[in-house]
Amino acid sequence: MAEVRIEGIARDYGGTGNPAVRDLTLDIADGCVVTLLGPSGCGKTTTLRMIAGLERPDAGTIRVGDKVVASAEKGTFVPPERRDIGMVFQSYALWPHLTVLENVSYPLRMRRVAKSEMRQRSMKVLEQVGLQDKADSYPSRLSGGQQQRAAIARSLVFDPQLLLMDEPFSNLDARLRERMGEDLRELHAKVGVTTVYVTHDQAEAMVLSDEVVVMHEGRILDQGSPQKISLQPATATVASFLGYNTELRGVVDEVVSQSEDTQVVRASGVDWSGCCLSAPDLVKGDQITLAIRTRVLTMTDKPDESGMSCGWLGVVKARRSVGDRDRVTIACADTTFVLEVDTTCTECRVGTKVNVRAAADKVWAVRSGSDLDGNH
Ligand SMILES: Nc1ncnc2c1ncn2[C@@H]1O[C@H](COP(=O)(O)OP(=O)(O)OP(=O)(O)O)[C@@H](O)[C@H]1O
Repeated sequence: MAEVRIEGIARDYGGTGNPAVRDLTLDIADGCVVTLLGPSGCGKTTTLRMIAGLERPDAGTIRVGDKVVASAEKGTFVPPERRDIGMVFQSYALWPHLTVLENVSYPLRMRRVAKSEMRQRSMKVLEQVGLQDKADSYPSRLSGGQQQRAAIARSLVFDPQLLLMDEPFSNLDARLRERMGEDLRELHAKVGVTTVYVTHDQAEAMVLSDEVVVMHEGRILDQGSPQKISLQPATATVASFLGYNTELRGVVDEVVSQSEDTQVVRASGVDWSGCCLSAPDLVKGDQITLAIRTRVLTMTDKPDESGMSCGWLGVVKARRSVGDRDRVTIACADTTFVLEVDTTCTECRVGTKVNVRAAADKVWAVRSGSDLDGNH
């Protein structure tokens, strides 16, 4: 196992001036699962390939444990086969003419490990991924999930100091993907290998990771525990990628209360005022973008007695049945919210004026324009 330290790496394929990865700095603690999360093309795979040694950084340094494996400035470059790194990709890449056991043993054979030890270590790791019964089967006899387990076993059999995984479950159906994610977490608890995982699927990232790193256009925009990333995204781009509504803008009128990593502020916008919501370290006059998860909103006629909520007056624009619930589209201030309601909801008729509200601790605001800060 090893920690990984990445300092200021960049990669510009073909020197276009529009790098796939730019000035990226990241520390990965020993024994952690860190996920690079972001939309297609944001530079996740390029980052992983640079750690693996499949791509040379144009700038910066990568350390695995206490060894510098790449330094553009010093001209250091350790080839992949000498980095002691296990890799699992989307395609299972098993040899079709070898049995599962032979596939899994392959890295040990390359390292000239004695036959009896090779078998014992391969069987142990096959057991860890739950494939001991398939040792003598050929890959074509295995399901997609089983093939990927065999690929994971092969990547772990030589006790690598680091495991890299690039969308390993994206060829599997959604249900199986979820189970594989949970199984991987369990496997990690047994094996403990430092793991860097790449995905564009936020649910997968949240289940698997000790830490999530959100990338956008080759940079890191946010970094933290799954809980921190989901509840307190650092920028509007991160919030929008995570499925928040980020269309309402406003300004901080007053800081109401403060605690360690969050505060409650009163804010207003063009068509709304007096909203209390949670925010990071902001002061009066700061421009903000609201990050709202529609599921925290409710419709209500009652006045807000606590004064500690935020809400907007809206009009029901559309209503549509989605099985046992109805979906209503409500135009509020500068945005529309789509809420799911009970089919019996009487105030949800098209044209009705409604109040949409959430408690102050359920709505998060970020400083407008914070995406321009880039890596932080
Ligand atoms: N070998 C290459 N040559 C030229 N450009 C490349 C190469 N590989 C990736 N790119 C470009 O670099 C950018 C980042 O790609 P990368 O594959 O790292 O992103 P990603 O976040 O992993 O995306 P995806 O989830 O689609 O794999 C993209 O614009 C891509 O087109």
